[in-house]
Amino acid sequence: MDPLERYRPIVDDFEAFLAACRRPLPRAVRVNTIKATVERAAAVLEREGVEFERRGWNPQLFTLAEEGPGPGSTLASFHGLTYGQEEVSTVPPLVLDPEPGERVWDACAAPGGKATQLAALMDDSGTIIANDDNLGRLSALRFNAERLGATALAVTNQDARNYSLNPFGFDEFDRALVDVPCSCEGTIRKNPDTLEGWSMDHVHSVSGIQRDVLRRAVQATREGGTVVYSTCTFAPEENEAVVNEALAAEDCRLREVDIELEYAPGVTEWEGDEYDPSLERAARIYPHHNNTGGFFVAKLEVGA
Ligand SMILES: C[S@@+](CC[C@H](N)C(=O)[O-])C[C@H]1O[C@@H](n2cnc3c(N)ncnc32)[C@H](O)[C@@H]1O
Repeated sequence: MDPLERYRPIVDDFEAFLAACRRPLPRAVRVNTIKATVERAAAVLEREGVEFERRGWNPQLFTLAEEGPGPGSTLASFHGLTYGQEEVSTVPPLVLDPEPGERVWDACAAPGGKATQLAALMDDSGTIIANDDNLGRLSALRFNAERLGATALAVTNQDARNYSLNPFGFDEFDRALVDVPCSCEGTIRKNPDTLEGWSMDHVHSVSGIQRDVLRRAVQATREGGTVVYSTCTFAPEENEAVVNEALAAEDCRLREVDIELEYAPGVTEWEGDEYDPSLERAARIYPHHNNTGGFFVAKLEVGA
């Protein structure tokens, strides 16, 4: 059975959802505002003859025409004025909404699309600890940070489940981004093979890592600070169930996700399990809603 069939009971207009999942994903770039204004990046792309469209909900995003160079093959990309990033993957940093000068933990950061976006949102000031347990992927992150001129990033190579803050001389973060490894169902438009090898065993095993990383992030964030949890999958076992456990075990609560894209609320019941009713405040972004990939985003506030 197609694993996506599991979601027939919870996805609105399921046939439109399936049809959207089968269409190729529009290619997108984010303007790197550390190095260029939106107008300057647009002018450089136009001079190169690259056709693109602006996305109204996020002025820093352009979708590229189907024909023509890919997001990583333009001069604008080479010079770090733009970064090839799936449109929907720009949502979690926007929801985290960091301020310049803050201390931010990106728990699972490689290859660095969201970490460099955080740096841009913070005017490249403050400290962003970009952590990942995969050294090879961290090399890509370092390369991207250098190309984009993101100097506020400090890179660490730890298992986020038992992360130690001590090397940095501070005890807590103001904000944390928890963009965990997942079963990647929502990337099917970009990688049509992504569901090959899909199994419930994998969903359950990855959800164990997700739970531990999210709980560590809540513990490492100051009272009143914000944690954003995100995945690119539709599976409630990796989304609402993970956040539900953090809500039960840690001192935190859910806040509404505030973005201008259309989305469905998080589910509060799934295959006989019931979740905290506040999970309706999470966002399920489906491919048929905005012609994007799929994502899940939840925003938690730590403490009272
Ligand atoms: C969805 S990807 C992150 C994408 C990244 N946030 C970005 O925007 O470019 C998940 C990452 O989690 C990392 N990872 C998996 N298990 C981890 C763990 N226990 N601790 C830290 N990182 C982990 C993987 O190596 C992978 O790079």
